[in-house]
Amino acid sequence: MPMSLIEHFTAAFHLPLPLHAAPLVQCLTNEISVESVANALLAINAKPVMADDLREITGFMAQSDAVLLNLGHLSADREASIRLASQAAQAQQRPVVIDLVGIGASPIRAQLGQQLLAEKPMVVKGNLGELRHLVGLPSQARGVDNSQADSADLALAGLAHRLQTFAQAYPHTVFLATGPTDIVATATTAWRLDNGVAQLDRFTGTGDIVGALIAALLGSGLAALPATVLAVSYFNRCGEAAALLASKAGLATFRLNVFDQLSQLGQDPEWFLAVKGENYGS
Ligand SMILES: Nc1ncnc2c1ncn2[C@@H]1O[C@H](COP(=O)(O)OP(=O)(O)O)[C@@H](O)[C@H]1O
Ligand SMILES: Cc1ncsc1CCOP(=O)(O)O
Ligand SMILES: [Mg+2]
Repeated sequence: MPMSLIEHFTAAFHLPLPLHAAPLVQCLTNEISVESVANALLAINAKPVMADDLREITGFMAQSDAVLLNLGHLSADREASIRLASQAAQAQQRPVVIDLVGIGASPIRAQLGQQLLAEKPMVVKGNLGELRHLVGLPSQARGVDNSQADSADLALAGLAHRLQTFAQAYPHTVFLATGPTDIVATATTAWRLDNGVAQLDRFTGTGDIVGALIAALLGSGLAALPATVLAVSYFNRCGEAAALLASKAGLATFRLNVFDQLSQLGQDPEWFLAVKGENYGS
């Protein structure tokens, strides 16, 4: 009988949240969600620093425990900073999370994302549409959001398989595709994760926040696969708890409840018992 998701990642699910040791996460991210990303990191007791000036990259890198490189709002200067941060992180052996925001809608982002892969990031993420683009699968996604068609079971299985094949060339990297169901894949395994609520697709920055949470967990010393599974599962369970609290309220209230839950849900020692998912091999 194959191990369940909770059994397989039990050590990660028992990691105290909010974190005891406050990892410093250097974030080169987009202006649309930068404040949400910073506050989500603080909510789990990580320490964000949003520093993307070319002259500061290596100095902050030396002080950081992990790095988030988010392609959501590029400029020539931002691209230069992201490239330098990726090289500096590799040189200083800092864990890196790349968020491939909008690569399906922009050849500039797609090319940059592809080139960043060569510097051995620990985690490369995006939504289903963005990761489908990365591995050469068609998608009806528009802009930076998912399309419904990409989350059908057959499409999910196809993406999981293609990501595992793609990952053969990147054995150091975990790939995460988010959506109504999430796919986590490496060169040797693939999992589907089935938590969360539809409202998580209704306020901007939720994928950006997941990328930051992964970086914080990497900075706490967790390996890439458990860090990715834990970050997505915890965030989505926060979304579920927030939806229960705001069943009649609007999206602004739901969003605030998600942030409340980020700092509170981990105090329930059994928060992870409702985590759902399975291995694609099983
Ligand atoms: N319809 C949905 N049902 C449940 N969870 C969702 C849904 N849409 C997104 N999520 C969750 O919200 C987070 C952000 O995912 P997504 O919206 O795909 O990223 P992005 O904001 O980058 O497009 C992920 O943890 C994902 O599992
Ligand atoms: C709307 C938008 N435009 C460029 S970045 C961004 C935010 C994207 O955040 P997420 O990928 O978490 O939805
Ligand atoms: Mg995104």
